[in-house]
Amino acid sequence: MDRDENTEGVAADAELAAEIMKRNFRPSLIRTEAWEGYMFADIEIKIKESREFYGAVLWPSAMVLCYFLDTHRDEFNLTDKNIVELGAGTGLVTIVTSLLGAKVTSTDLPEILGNLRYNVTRNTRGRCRHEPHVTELSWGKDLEERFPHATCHYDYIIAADVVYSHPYLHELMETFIHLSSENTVILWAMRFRLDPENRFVDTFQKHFHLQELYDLPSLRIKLYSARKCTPTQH
Ligand SMILES: C[S@@+](CC[C@H](N)C(=O)[O-])C[C@H]1O[C@@H](n2cnc3c(N)ncnc32)[C@H](O)[C@@H]1O
Repeated sequence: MDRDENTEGVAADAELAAEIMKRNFRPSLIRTEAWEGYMFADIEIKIKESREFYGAVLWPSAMVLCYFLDTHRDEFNLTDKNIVELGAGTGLVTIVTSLLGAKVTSTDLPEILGNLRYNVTRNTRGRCRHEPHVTELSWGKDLEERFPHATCHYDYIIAADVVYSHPYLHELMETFIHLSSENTVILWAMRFRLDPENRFVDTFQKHFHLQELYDLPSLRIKLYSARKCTPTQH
């Protein structure tokens, strides 16, 4: 790559990152109300965060994933598609995918579900083709009992910022593998912080074909799509 191309690439990254982060964020003007507004799927989505838990805070990867889905509606038509979200946090991605017509199962740890359910209900009630379902999914735990292969078929698994230095990376991988079938597409926005993220991507590629949809170095975020490798492709 020559210097001009590199300069163009850096400028394009900065422009897209700024558009995703600024265009869609509307700080609440009434400070007594504990929510922030985000513009996706043609409406303002009101998100309440809770400082008590990591997962009840909105992370930039969620905005990147929402922006991508909102601006690629033809290529990724979500109408009536079955989606499961892992580590849904505040629920922004669940809300946007539900507003775009999908049947969404929104999951996280038990302590996150109260705030998640509040945001999801507040923003989707009466506005969606399919009411989203919020439920516990602790990675690696009771997967076949709670999400049996025979009945749970997902068109998409979506996840934003679920890979970082936590002790459940093996269980997270197991969960991706358990929930995906041959036709499932994983859409996964990932913020790179330390080495464990890189190692997770390497291991992930042993099980899934990975395609990079966005690379935003200024945010240290990549957006991937992935499909399970069939046995002969290993
Ligand atoms: C960095 S936050 C990202 C939240 C949200 N996806 C976003 O981008 O705003 C990581 C999420 O993973 C969830 N999480 C962490 N460990 C988990 C586990 N063992 N099982 C299920 N969810 C987990 C957290 O509760 C949190 O919602």
